[in-house]
Amino acid sequence: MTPGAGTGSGSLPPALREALERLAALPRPLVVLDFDGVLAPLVDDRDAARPLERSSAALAALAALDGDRAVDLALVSGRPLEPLVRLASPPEGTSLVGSHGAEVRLAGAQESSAPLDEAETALLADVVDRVRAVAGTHAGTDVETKPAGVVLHTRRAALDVASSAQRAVTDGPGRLPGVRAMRGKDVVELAVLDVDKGRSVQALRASTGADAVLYAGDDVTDEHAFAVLDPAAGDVGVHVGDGSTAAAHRVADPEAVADLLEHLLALRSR
Ligand SMILES: O=P(O)(O)OC[C@H]1O[C@H](O[C@H]2O[C@H](CO)[C@@H](O)[C@H](O)[C@H]2O)[C@H](O)[C@@H](O)[C@@H]1O
Repeated sequence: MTPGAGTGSGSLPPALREALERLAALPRPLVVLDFDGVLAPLVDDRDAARPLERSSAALAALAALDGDRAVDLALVSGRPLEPLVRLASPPEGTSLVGSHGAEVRLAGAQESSAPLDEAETALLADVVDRVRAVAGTHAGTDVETKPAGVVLHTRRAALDVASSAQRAVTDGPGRLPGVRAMRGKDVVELAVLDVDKGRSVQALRASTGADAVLYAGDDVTDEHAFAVLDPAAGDVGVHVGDGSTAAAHRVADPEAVADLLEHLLALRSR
């Protein structure tokens, strides 16, 4: 297969194609997508992550559907909103949730971010210092700061160094009262707010009045979102890649996500 060409809807498992047909037939479906590992292939340099062109084109076409064909779109990411918008370039009208739910910009509404109180601000500063200290003694690791959290990245570190660094963060600042530790793909994130993608999906469902939700995600943090889906009511959870999941469906990689979006577009356009 030509790289980037995809395999069309034939790459999608039959049960997923059937679930998409049911979703596309509903009056108001909501499509919620994770960014890294779903729209954008995972890369070493986090600032170089970009959505696949086919996925961006399909999203733009889905966003342009109107009247009784319209679809609500949302991105829900661990990324802060600013880099999410800069890297993903989502179509106008897409609802955006960043920092796992700490930052929210619903379509047609003002941005709302949960402000940190004084204690949370001090705690975050302390946690950032401690994570930076760990990174300073573990070659190949680096630190990403967020409005309500900090991430230790270990993708570029040797395996033993990566696991030692992750342990130092999880067992050190990760255990401070008020800190929430989340593991992801070659990352450990410490957040000072209690947010998760499941609550974000519920808020999006309520704000859009969706009949059913499609959610695609690849990481451990996406399991909170899969947990709030109800396949019996038409929701469709799609786990991207390997690993255990509560999602009812699975596809291999971001190329297959592009196939999925193109297939949904075709179903919704007929
Ligand atoms: O919720 P997501 O949109 O999937 O964001 C999750 C994290 O994505 C980023 O890290 C991941 O992608 C990087 C670029 O491909 C990769 O280098 C890293 O190993 C991955 O974990 C982002 O940097 C994090 O802040 C997000 O939480």
